[in-house]
Amino acid sequence: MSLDHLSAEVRAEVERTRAVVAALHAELPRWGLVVWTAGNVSQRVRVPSGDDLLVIKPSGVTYDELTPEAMVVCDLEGNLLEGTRAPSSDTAAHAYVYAHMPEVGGVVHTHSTYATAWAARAEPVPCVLTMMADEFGGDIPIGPFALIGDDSIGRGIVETLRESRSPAVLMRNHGPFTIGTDAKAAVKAAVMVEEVARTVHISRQLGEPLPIEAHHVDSLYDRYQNVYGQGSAPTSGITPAPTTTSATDKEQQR
Ligand SMILES: O=C(CO)[C@@H](O)[C@H](O)COP(=O)(O)O
Repeated sequence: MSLDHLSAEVRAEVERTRAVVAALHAELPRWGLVVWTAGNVSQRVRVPSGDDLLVIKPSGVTYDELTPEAMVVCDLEGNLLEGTRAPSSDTAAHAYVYAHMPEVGGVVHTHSTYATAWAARAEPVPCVLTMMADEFGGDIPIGPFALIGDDSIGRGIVETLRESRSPAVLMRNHGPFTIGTDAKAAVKAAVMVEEVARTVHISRQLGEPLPIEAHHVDSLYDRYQNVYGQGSAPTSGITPAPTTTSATDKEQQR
């Protein structure tokens, strides 16, 4: 397969995305989110026909080798379209997310230590920090156990995140998957999920962390997502689905 049938504009966008995704892979070891080759970043390439593509790293290649040319290009069924090496083993999961969440433009997976420790216990990280309310809009949820290789992980991610404002899900016994409007936003969510998982873990060593009232969670989330920064901060930017139950709604239902 090749991308020859695509327009020059789309092929140029693929080249630009290769550079973005390669550079963002270097952020994973820089922020201490991965060991060896254990994590991956992808970004969607929108194609006018609707047959979008994704750019992701090849499987099992060390981070210092991940140049733009080393990236591979797949369709949203996970088929390799361009590249000489096997795509990341999590490609099917990334592809499923793009296929079922059109608003998502970037996906990241790591096995970062503290977030994965919560995933191993299948315990959501409770929203006890303003930083969590800002970025995640509530607890960081747990997704189901799923084996690698087919779309089970992708289904678990989508089912879990559709019920939440969080751009991060901790897949049970596995680790965090994060989403964003682009790969940079998803990398930011991966950095934040590890940070808050670590802080809440440490806090629990000291005693029981105090929850934040639901209306304060809503207020913090709204400010951070819509007002914070210079207007282009890489918040997740994902608009929650209408079915999402806000923290205030949940509080009122009690
Ligand atoms: O969980 C797994 C494999 O068990 C993966 O997340 C790897 O840790 C990274 O795989 P590649 O992206 O290098 O295929």
